[in-house]
Amino acid sequence: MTNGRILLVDDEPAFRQLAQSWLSQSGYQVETAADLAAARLQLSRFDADLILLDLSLPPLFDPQHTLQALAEFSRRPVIILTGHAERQLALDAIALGAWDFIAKPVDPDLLAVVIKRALNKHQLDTELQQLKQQQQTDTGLQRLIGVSPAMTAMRSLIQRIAPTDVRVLVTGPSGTGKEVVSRALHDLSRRAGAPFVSVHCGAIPAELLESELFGYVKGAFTGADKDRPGLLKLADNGTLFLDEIGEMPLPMQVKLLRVLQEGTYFPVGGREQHKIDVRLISATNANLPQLVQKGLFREDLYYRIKGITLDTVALAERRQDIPLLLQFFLEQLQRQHGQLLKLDSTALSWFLQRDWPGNIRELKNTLESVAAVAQGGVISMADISLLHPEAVAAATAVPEAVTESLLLDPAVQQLEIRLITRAMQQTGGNKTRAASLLGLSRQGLLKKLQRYQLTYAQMP
Ligand SMILES: Nc1ncnc2c1ncn2[C@@H]1O[C@H](COP(=O)(O)OP(=O)(O)OP(=O)(O)O)[C@@H](O)[C@H]1O
Repeated sequence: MTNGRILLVDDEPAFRQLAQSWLSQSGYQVETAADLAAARLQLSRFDADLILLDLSLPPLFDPQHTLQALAEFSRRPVIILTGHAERQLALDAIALGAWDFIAKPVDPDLLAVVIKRALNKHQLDTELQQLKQQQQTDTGLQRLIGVSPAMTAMRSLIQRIAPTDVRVLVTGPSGTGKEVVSRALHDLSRRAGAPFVSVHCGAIPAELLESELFGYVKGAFTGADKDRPGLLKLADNGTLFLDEIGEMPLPMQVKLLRVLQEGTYFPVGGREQHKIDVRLISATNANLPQLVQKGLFREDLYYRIKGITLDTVALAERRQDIPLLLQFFLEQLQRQHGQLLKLDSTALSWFLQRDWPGNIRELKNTLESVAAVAQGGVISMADISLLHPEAVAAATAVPEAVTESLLLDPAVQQLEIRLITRAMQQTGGNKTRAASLLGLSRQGLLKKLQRYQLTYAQMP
């Protein structure tokens, strides 16, 4: 096994030979090149982890010329080899992205230390990058658990709508995942790098909502001792999520309407008009048309925010998602508690048979509370009945084989969705390459994309 691949670019044959021999003895795989053209050729077939680069190279022997080429190489660490007279140049090289420089004549021990540090740091950077990427993909669709037809259709709609700037209204009973859906829309949009700002319209007192949203200027009211930007400003270029929009007071609805029509607003007490570029996603568990009829919600605002409506469905209407959700939340709890956690078969059957009027939020909270009282990593009916005394009579055990098969099928489907999503994202939507990453035939991948109604635009 090699400690890493190094490309040495230097015009002196004797130095190339010597350095190659030192580095090979330290376990590196080394290729050499005498000038920039040869270096480019080497890199097309030898994927170096690090480059050692002399600045004075034929045919021009012009260090500035070599410096200009640095950007091409700096995806990997570049260590500059210099004569003493070139110190300033070496510093310029660092400013241009080189990792370090070493003066000639080169001390083999120093060279070894510098190379090792550079490679370690480079590896950490790469791993960090991968983790960030992974986290990004994990924040979108993959947090949306469920393989019921309702969830499959929702996932497919989210993928289609997310890249557009269309306004979305998410409706559905409390705790059914309206915020999770809204976040997925944001994560998959071109605004994903900008903030997702969530405002609970019912939780902020009416008289504060305007200054919270629009901000205020110094002197706008007692206590306003300096300018303060509002949540709208924080959401600029990103997504503004107005949760429970049905609870927004009527005077505020008028002001929001103006923002949506004109893309501008005035901070409280301010005369300067501010421009804003946000995508609006609203959510409600109220029946907005009914509120419009009762005069509690402005009809013009309703049509402005409506755009496309997505309905989240009560958990009782998609019971096949319960095992998966349980598994997902158990894994989260396991990570928090640092110990394995499982439901015994009677406890699992109790969870599967309940109606969950509070939907996913209730399921999650219940699981969390019984996990907190359970001992030894197994949640049993005894734990559940401590918190839900009515539970014992209702519980019936399901044979282990049945509970396992109940869990297995949806879990496999969810895993497939996850892996396919990741492969499609990694390959920029190229189905042939994604299929090969997944070890599937192209046809096999197409079938699965269709089955889960997953759509991905091919990137240019
Ligand atoms: N499909 C899902 N996959 C995983 N977790 C979910 C899903 N849907 C909801 N949850 C979880 O359930 C809880 C409630 O979800 P969320 O807050 O999105 O519901 P909501 O419909 O917006 O509720 P409310 O109307 O009360 O604001 C959250 O902890 C959320 O992470």
